[in-house]
Amino acid sequence: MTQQDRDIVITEVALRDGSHAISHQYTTEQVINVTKALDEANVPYIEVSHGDGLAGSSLQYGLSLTNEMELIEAAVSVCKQSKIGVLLLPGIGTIKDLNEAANLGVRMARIATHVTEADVSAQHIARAKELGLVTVGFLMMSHMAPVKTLVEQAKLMESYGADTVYVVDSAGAMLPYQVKERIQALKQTLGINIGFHGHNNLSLAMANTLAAIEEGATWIDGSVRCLGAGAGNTQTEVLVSVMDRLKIKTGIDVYKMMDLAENIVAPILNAPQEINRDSLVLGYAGVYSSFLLHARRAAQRFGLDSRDILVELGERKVVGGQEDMIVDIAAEIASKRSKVASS
Ligand SMILES: C[C@H](O)CC(=O)C(=O)O
Ligand SMILES: [Mn+2]
Repeated sequence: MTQQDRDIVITEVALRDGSHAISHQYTTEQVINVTKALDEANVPYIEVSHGDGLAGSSLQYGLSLTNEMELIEAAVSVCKQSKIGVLLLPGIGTIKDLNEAANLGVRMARIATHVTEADVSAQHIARAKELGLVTVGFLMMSHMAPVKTLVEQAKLMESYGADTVYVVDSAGAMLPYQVKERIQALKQTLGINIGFHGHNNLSLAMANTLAAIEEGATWIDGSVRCLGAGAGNTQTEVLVSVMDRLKIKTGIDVYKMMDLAENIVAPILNAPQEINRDSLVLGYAGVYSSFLLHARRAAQRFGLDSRDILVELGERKVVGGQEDMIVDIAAEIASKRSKVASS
């Protein structure tokens, strides 16, 4: 099946975004089993990296159980038709990491920046193009910028050579009308593909994805069994089912996706992916979904309610990469409270 036989191109992100939800503890065996099944289901792109992208394994973001290059190599080795992609956040990952991933047979690079910082992606996008990779610009926390700014930043990524630019609802905070106005504006201005990546914290990932597709987005992310940060992403097997009902061709075998979700991915989860009070607050307060487990750990350490930390993170407009602020804020809240208690 060629790309022309698909109306939308789905990238499966459970082996990257889902890494946040399992504290980056993927084993090579899990990655092989999931990748093989995704390949058999004919998923076009599968993203494999640390949750925070290449070289994310660190005390700040969370140490990976397995070196991501080993996971990438294993995933590439079992693909007959799917292509493996990687995520790279400039400053966390470097050109060297991109080169290494490309040498292992990766076919797509997604270069992610905060929605107002696209200019830091220029050399990574240029290098990905030189390496012959499908190259994607990934504008995180898209809800934080007005439409005009988002368009300007997306244009920068297009000018650097990106084949596709994504609206990324990292916080799962966007409402369908906001998705629509953003995709509409990008469609009117850019000459490249538009993508959408949602999170389900407000139970709107599917509605937002449909809104994006209605406005012309053709590159869409999903995570099987919702295995992504926060409450997870648009659930891939559900997305494929909905697309089948709408007669929008994904090229993906829906029964194979359902079986993979049930038999291979569900056992990987520590707990079912659901919207609980913490993940709901991510969407409600507009907080980066990857902060969830960090905030829970900080809450436990300082004897706080994690929602108080998350709300404060949202008020201070803390963005991806500023994970150190989570502990700072928790310590500050705890210290203020102990002062009040002892006065
Ligand atoms: C590094 C983040 O997890 C990227 C992402 O998937 C998002 O912003 O959402
Ligand atoms: Mn995400």
